[in-house]
Amino acid sequence: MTQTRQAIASARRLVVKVGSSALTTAGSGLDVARLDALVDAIAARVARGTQIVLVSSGAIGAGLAPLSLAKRPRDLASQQAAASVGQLALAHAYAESFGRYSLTVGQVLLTNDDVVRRAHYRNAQRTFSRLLALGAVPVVNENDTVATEEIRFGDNDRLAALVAHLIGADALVLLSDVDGLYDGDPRSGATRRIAEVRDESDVDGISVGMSSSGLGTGGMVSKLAAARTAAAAGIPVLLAAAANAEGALAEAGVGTAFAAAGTRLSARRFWLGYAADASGRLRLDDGAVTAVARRRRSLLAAGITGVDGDFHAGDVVDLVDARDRAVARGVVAFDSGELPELIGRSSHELPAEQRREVVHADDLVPLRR
Ligand SMILES: Nc1ncnc2c1ncn2[C@@H]1O[C@H](COP(=O)(O)OP(=O)(O)O)[C@@H](O)[C@H]1O
Ligand SMILES: N[C@@H](CCC(=O)OP(=O)(O)O)C(=O)O
Repeated sequence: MTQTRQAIASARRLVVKVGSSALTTAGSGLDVARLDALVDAIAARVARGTQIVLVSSGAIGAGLAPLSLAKRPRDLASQQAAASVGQLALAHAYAESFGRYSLTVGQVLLTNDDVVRRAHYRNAQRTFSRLLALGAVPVVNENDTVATEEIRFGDNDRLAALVAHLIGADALVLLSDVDGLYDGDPRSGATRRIAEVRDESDVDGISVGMSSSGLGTGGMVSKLAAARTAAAAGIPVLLAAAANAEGALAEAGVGTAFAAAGTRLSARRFWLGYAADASGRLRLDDGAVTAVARRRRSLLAAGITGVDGDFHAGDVVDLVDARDRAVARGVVAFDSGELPELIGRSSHELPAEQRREVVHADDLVPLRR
């Protein structure tokens, strides 16, 4: 057994995330038998002394049948209506199911702001910590009924990774309808499961696709992003089938295990790189990409080829390469309106008052890709 799997199997504090496709079916809504099997596995782990926070999707899926909706609606208002009905069904089912083990559940519905804004973050931290101290199992979902398009997480894999950091979890377990990460979309023929992801080279070149069930939102793309986020926070991740929650939670011997990054980011740098919302983007030439992403240098105006968005000095921006891939994030030192006349120019060509880094190295976090 690898060190990563051992760390997951022996974690004292664990976030378990279960996806819509593992709990709901398009026609008939919430599948209580599958939910009970998941709860059996979680209760067994709690009985071993592990504190568990469950991040559960499935509100929208569970709300479809009661509202006579044949499939997941596309518009936000109908999704919110379905989530409103489905979240109640979901909470009720968890309370009943954990009740079989005399375990109490607490519902925590979060919006993006609760995790991204620092003051709200501490508030959420206190709630989780008290629920766990009192022996309850927090059941988390996005507060879909109030979240608008602009402020949504939209994907619970990311929410689970941020909650794992927030509660200081020792590991994150993502349970889905697929039993791990494959080297290509498993629907497209012969593909092989990747058992261990030690670093980025293990996932280089693999093709990841979207959800197959039409119920989940992010597909494998969002699971990989969540695994990177958790890894940056020093948290190992297991991706496994919800149908085998028992195997995943008891021994961590199944699925795909993602090793945590060697060096854990400080809370501020984690927030900057992975939690904060970006207000704009700076496009970088190849030299600047190497300087900021590999050499950890400050970003100078000379290496910027374009500016997108409307932002102020002090805001967080994405730094993207020529192919539009985010390579780093940082706090920008200029307003977006000031930058167009500075970019592409060397420092000695700039007026003295503007001769400073556009993003200082101390305010910049290279992203794991
Ligand atoms: N490389 C890949 N490895 C595994 N699954 C993949 C891959 N590419 C795409 N997928 C799809 O991603 C789906 C899981 O995502 P999703 O349905 O959003 O899950 P959940 O509802 O659990 O969040 C799988 O059922 C699978 O069809
Ligand atoms: N908050 C939404 C789920 C969003 C989501 O990320 O779904 P999934 O990809 O199934 O984990 C719901 O409860 O329906």
